[in-house]
Amino acid sequence: MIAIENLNVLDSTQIIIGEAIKKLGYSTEMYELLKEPLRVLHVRIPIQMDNQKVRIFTGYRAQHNDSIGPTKGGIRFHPDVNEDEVKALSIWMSLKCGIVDLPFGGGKGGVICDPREMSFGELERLSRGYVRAISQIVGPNKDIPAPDVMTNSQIMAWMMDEYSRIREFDSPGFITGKPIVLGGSQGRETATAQGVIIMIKQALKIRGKNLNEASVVIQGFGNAGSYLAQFLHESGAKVVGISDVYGAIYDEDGLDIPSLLDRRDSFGTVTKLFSKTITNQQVLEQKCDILVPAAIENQITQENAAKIQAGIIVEAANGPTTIEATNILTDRGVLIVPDILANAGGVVVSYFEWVQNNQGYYWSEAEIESKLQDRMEKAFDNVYNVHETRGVNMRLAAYMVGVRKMAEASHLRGWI
Ligand SMILES: NC(=O)C1=CN([C@@H]2O[C@H](COP(=O)(O)OP(=O)(O)OC[C@H]3O[C@@H](n4cnc5c(N)ncnc54)[C@H](O)[C@@H]3O)[C@@H](O)[C@H]2O)C=CC1
Ligand SMILES: O=C(O)CCC(=O)C(=O)O
Repeated sequence: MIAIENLNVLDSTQIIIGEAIKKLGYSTEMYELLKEPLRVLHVRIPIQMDNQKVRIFTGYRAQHNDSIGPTKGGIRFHPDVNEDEVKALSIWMSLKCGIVDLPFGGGKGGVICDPREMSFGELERLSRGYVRAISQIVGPNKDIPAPDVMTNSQIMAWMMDEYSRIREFDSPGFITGKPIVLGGSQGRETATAQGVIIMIKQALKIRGKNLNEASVVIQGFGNAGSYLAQFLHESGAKVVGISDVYGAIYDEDGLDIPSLLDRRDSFGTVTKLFSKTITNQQVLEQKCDILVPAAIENQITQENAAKIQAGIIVEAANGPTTIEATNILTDRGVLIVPDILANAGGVVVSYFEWVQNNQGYYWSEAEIESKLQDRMEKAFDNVYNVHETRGVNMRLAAYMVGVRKMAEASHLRGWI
């Protein structure tokens, strides 16, 4: 009988970090340092709802390791947010920043809530309340938040305004993913998807295939998934399946992406408009060349890994594939571009946004795109090279590349 899989993402992250640290020859003390964030703040945020009742929301901000520089990472508004998830997400941010060589450690935040059931006013009060609650541990040189699941540039704008009021000076560098007029960067809105498409092209090159011959299934149609669908469609690839939290649609002849993009709502939902849908699990198992999970964690598990038909998986989402599934897929010869490499385009352009805020001088979209492409291609080559030369799977290779600089910096600071 197959053992039931442990779906706790902090546990699985710690297992892989442990393996990476061992392979690189670091001590067990280094593992003890890096297996958990240095700091986790648990906050309770009282918010007056539109019905005049007060509701207390729970939130977190985790800061994994600041040996290289300030911590950096998004804020998630989602009903399933929990402390272990936020901790794991902060560790992934550290690894991601290591892979694309940014002067940051990892941070991540989350609030347990469902923005789909909240008014604009309630969301604004919650966003401001969260910033007040975490204001002592964040800042442009301490910990710099950004968008993640169900947060967006409007929420970043409210948060930046609240932080600037608390500090009594304009602080655009406190947060990234802002609207352009408030110091946002060209290309941040689309950066995660841009990075993913660069990774898809690298993976196809290894497999000797062209993008315009490829069929793609994307799970999730929000910021990452929908822009990716648009870019793939514009590049001549065939997007055959997409999904949102309510279900999925699939057509092996290709979906009408422009029409789906027109009809999606601000939470990345569109499938409710269709009478014939399949489930989110079914869409993963449909025929395609490339599968892009772009929604949430634990979507590809030991239950469905053997049924995946794609030959390449590029993880736009954080943590979509379990350790067991990674092993099954790797044994089957599926090329996995792991999350901490594949979706790093978002934090790369966030870094560019922070640099532009600090210098007060802004770059063009073409400059951002070319800088992003350079970093992502280099990162892919580094990870692929470790995968080949050390004979480890792509996920472990990415962890090894991601953890190295942070371990070195922690050592040189005299922490270990
Ligand atoms: N937005 C960004 O810049 C970055 C996002 N990511 C990751 O990409 C993934 C998606 O993030 P965004 O596109 O920003 O979020 P989003 O909130 O814009 O979109 C999320 C999408 O996933 C779907 N979804 C939500 N819960 C689901 C569930 N239980 N089952 C199936 N589908 C579900 C939603 O309907 C929506 O289509 C997340 O894992 C996030 O951490 C990673 C790097 C950067
Ligand atoms: O843009 C950023 O700083 C971080 C984005 C993020 O949360 C992620 O990469 O998971």
